[in-house]
Amino acid sequence: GAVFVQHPAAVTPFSTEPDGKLCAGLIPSWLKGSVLRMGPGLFKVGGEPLNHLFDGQAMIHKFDLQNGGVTYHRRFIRTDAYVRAVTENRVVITEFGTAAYPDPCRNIFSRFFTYFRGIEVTDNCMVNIYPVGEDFYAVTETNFITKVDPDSLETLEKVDLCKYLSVNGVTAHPHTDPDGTVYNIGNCFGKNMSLAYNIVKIPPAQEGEGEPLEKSQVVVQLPSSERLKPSYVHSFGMTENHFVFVEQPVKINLLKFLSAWSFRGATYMDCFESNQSMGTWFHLASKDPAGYMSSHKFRTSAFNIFHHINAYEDDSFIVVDLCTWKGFDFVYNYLYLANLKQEWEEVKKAALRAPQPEVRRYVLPLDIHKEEPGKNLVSLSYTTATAVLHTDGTVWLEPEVLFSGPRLAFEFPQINYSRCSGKKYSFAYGLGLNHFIPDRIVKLDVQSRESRAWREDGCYPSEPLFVPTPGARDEDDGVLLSIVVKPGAERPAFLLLLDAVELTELARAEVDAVIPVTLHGVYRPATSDPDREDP
Ligand SMILES: CCCCCCCCCCCCCCCC(=O)OC/C=C(C)/C=C/C=C(C)/C=C/C1=C(C)CCCC1(C)C
Ligand SMILES: [Fe+2]
Repeated sequence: GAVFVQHPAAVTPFSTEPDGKLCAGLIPSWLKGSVLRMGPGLFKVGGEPLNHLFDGQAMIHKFDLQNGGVTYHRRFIRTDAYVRAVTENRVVITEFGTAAYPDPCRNIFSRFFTYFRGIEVTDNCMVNIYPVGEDFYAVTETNFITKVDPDSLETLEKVDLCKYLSVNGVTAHPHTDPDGTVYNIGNCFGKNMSLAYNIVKIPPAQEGEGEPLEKSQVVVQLPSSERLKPSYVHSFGMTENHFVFVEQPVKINLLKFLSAWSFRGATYMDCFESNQSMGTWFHLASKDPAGYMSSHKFRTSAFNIFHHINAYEDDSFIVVDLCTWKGFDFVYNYLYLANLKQEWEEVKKAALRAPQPEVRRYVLPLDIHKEEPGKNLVSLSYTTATAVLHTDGTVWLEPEVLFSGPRLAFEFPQINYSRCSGKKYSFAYGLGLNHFIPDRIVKLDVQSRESRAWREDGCYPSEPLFVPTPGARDEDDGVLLSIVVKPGAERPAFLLLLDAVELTELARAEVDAVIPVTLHGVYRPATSDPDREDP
């Protein structure tokens, strides 16, 4: 039967201040809209647990804010991966770290032919949700994206990007121009196994022009550092005039990928490996279709990169702020559920072995030709990041550290996107991961390097979404919205509203339901459209 949970969320008129006193909570009257978030929601199929944090079946969560009230709705997305798992009571489509379970009704020969037919790529869109024109898509990182109704949360359509674009998948973190143009990046395994990272562009919706996706095209092709081994890409940077792609030493071994699927028990996780010698490469390309692709070889030491915070141009430099994890060992190796669910002492031990997090600023000079080798080319007054031209023609980058704490990550970053994306900015907001456990919301001033945090005992927040106050003058004039889980509490989860200036609590809307982890999402302002049904 249908799994549709609708929880009226009681808005508690209380919030706890640091001194423990209770005070009235207040949801700003201008805050009318929905928080839409994605995450894994089903962690067991056919009695068997799923292995990895990214394996659970996609669940969409919605908090509607209106007239000071809040309601919570959620639903499983009817992906092929979900529908087939619940109908056949087994994992039918291999997930990130859990292999499909063989069909017990087939004999060994028909099983062989099933595998031989090829790869059945997952459509488990549990990572993010974003708008394209008027539509909303729930996504993972494969070629399948799923159109959903952001009001009813119904699943509308499975879309195969390969029908429109030459890509094997795209990231769950597109960029959007103010006119609605959407950009994204993905791996492309071309003919003869030639490899590239393709940057794609989806034009804004235009009346009578049909689906924006039908008009999408590849605008830039960036080469891969290694044949048969593209790097894993989770996000990219975009300034006013440039794309920034960071090629990390975490590689997808395509031969493993193509052969792994003929072996029982193989997963996407088995296709990754680390390149221990390449370090990390930065690529720059112009957004202008007639523009250039920088031929400079920007290099630095090895790190994992999942999330770009922001990138911008200043003078003749590109400033790139990143959430990094030092070293080439793949961070996803540490995100198996069995490890994350261990006792705290064990979780801590595992985090000691894993790459260490650091927020870093890299600065790439655009004018390089006339400079002498050995000299720092970065002349921006406010950063200690350096770029030095070596005699072999490479430009070696050293970062400035913007935030660092022992096993404390500033991750799942957000900014005042509509105002600051691609521009010089001051504030980043993020989820604080303490030995991989999300236990605080952090605001980072990337200019002063100061940070402050919201924390509460027994509370585990998620990525904080920034919503600006209408007509705001200051960059941080707005609120942060985060789903917080509080295991064991009478109401075990709440939507938290923080003042983005001070990171103080404005209000919380508690729900009497256990809410599983969510990864990414968007705030969708209410439209004045009279046809839009009120929740
Ligand atoms: C919010 C609570 C977090 C709890 C702890 C988290 C700690 C995390 C620290 C690391 C930083 C965070 C990174 C998060 C990234 C994320 O959300 O990742 C989800 C990514 C997924 C599900 C990727 C799926 C990719 C697939 C299925 C790719 C498939 C492919 C290949 C591997 C090669 C061939 C092409 C193809 C089919 C696209
Ligand atoms: Fe992400």
